[in-house]
Amino acid sequence: MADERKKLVELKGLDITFNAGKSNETKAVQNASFDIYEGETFGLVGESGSGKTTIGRAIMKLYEPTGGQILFEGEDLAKLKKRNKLSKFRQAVQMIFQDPQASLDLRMKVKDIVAEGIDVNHLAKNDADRAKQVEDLLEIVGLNRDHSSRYPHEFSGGQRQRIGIARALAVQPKFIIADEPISALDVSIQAQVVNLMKELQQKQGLTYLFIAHDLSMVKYISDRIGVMHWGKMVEIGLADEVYNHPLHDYTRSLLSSIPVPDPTVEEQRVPIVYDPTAELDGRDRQMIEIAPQHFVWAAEDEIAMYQERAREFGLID
Ligand SMILES: Nc1ncnc2c1ncn2[C@@H]1O[C@H](COP(=O)(O)OP(=O)(O)OP(=O)(O)O)[C@@H](O)[C@H]1O
Repeated sequence: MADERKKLVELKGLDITFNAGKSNETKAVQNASFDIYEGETFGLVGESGSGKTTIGRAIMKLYEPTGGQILFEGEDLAKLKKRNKLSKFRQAVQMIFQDPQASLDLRMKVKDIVAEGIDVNHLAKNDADRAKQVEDLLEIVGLNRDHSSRYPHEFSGGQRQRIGIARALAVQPKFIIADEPISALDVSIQAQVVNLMKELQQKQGLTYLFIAHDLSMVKYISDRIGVMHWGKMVEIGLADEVYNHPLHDYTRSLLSSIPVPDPTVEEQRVPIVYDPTAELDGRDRQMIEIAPQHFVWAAEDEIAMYQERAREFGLID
């Protein structure tokens, strides 16, 4: 059955190479293809340097693709050149960063930080309207209206991330790229910020790309998950399915490295070691749909092995 959900973002064979042709050439993203549907959260996981941030920044149109395409609402970003279209795009796509301390200008008052996008896009009728919009936004993210005249250093890490979220929401975006938005926060605060993001998504119909290295947190917020390794997508599927029934060895190794709180289970946990050199055998690999909506980066003669795994998990007959 054809998937009838609307695709907001489409990556089609995206390549991003830095310093092409030089001795320090880095193929940060290689042949990545996936769609992000309107209203969903797509979680992107992988270890440091796997290319997650590069994908996020490419979707923000901060990097030009070396190869392939990125479509936003069906339009090729590379062809988006007219000023009014570009500014509409820049409004529609916002980013939330890992370290709220580093991403907020500490010399600016909260109201001016939050209103940055309002000012750039001329979204306030006058000063009073601007102040009201800022206060409403602070309330929406769970802060106090009269926090607007304070400075970022007067807030905790979790509150600063809420300021970052208010700043992103100020321009009424459709799509938010959250790059490790909770990694710098205390564990006790992480769930609060994730819950706020979920609540905002429901109320405002937002679509998220949620980037993280911690698969267990990504699983909680995501509808679907893409796993990256060395610039390549190796597995894509529904969040629960990728988490509970990983098919690719790299995903299995990521999951088996997460400690289990139950000491008896933890004692028996055998971490799976992934041998990345297996990928360097020169064989042609593609994303193959092994089970419905569950794709694995596989060579022709590996398909049967993945199908067998999927069968053992009860994903296919
Ligand atoms: N502007 C750049 N110029 C050159 N190389 C870059 C640039 N940005 C990223 N890279 C390289 O591209 C690769 C992918 O980096 P990227 O930041 O996308 O990974 P990541 O998965 O987001 O890692 P992290 O979790 O550490 O942010 C890395 O080898 C990185 O060093």
